[in-house]
Amino acid sequence: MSRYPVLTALGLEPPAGVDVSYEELLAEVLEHGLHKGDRTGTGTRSLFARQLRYDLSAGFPRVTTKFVAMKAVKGELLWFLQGGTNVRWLQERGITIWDEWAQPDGELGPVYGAQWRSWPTREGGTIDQIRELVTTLRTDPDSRRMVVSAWNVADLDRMALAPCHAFFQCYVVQGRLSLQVYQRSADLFLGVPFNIASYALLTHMLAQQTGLEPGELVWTGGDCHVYDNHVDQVRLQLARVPQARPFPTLRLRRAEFLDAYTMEDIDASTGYDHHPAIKAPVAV
Ligand SMILES: Nc1nc(=O)c2c([nH]1)NC[C@@H]1CN(c3ccc(C(=O)N[C@@H](CCC(=O)O)C(=O)O)cc3)CN21
Ligand SMILES: O=c1ccn([C@H]2C[C@H](O)[C@@H](COP(=O)(O)O)O2)c(=O)[nH]1
Repeated sequence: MSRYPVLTALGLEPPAGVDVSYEELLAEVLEHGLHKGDRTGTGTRSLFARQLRYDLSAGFPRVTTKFVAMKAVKGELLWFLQGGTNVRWLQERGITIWDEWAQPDGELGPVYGAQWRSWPTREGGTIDQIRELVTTLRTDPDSRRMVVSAWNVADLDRMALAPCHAFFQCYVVQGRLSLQVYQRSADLFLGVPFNIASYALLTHMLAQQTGLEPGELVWTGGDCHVYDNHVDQVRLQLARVPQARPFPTLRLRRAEFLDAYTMEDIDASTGYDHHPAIKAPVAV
């Protein structure tokens, strides 16, 4: 059987050696997803529990069937890693992807950055999950407890949006660092290309900080949906699969710690041979 059965059934065969597993999932949800209402009132086609896997030594998974705005991906990840929860920092860098959810003062509440770097304890202190993760990767890489969670149940009602990529785990074997992320809710057209690139970049950074080689990125999605007002855009993107191109490579300049990387340290443009951007409205 083809590696891409849904695309194949649609007559959309990719060139040999080109990874279109993301596009296969888009096609599967478009063709076989069930109609489901959602919080935003937009309406979706949806399937539950799917997985994508990327060998990070084979290229950087920046989708090529449309332009993926790496500036926003980089900025958002650096903002998380620095503990940011206010959109002003992003806006100062020309990134607007979180604007719709912010308070007038720019605040989003205790979202990813707060939970990753300063998860509140019962005693009034905080836990730096990222610092602890790097320490464990260096000192006890066989550990099966290398988990970072943004899903702080007690804080959910103070967050502008409950975490979508709620939880990730690292795994080391034979000097290679792999990472699996659990995304409970996945906007396949707008959010997921960002999320895949973001966690691929995080895996590369963690590997660089700990002297490991990047292994595999495993993306696990819960409610995997295509919004009803993204269907035309998805059809346009899938029509490009027969001309899909290989992934680019990442260049990453080393920084002192995960929160010290700058935008200029990260470049995923080498060999990024992509199709044009496709605009779509974001469901708020
Ligand atoms: N419905 C929904 N989908 C999401 O993906 C999402 C949310 N809400 N809420 C929180 C964040 C914000 N995210 C977003 C928001 C907007 C874009 C977006 O509009 N992307 C455009 C261009 C972005 C740019 O150039 O800066 C794209 O074409 O990818 C992407 C991710 C991801 N998340
Ligand atoms: O990084 C992200 C953040 C958000 N999303 C999407 C997934 C859903 O379409 C919405 C969130 O709505 P909920 O009702 O809270 O599930 O945002 C994403 O794909 N990636």
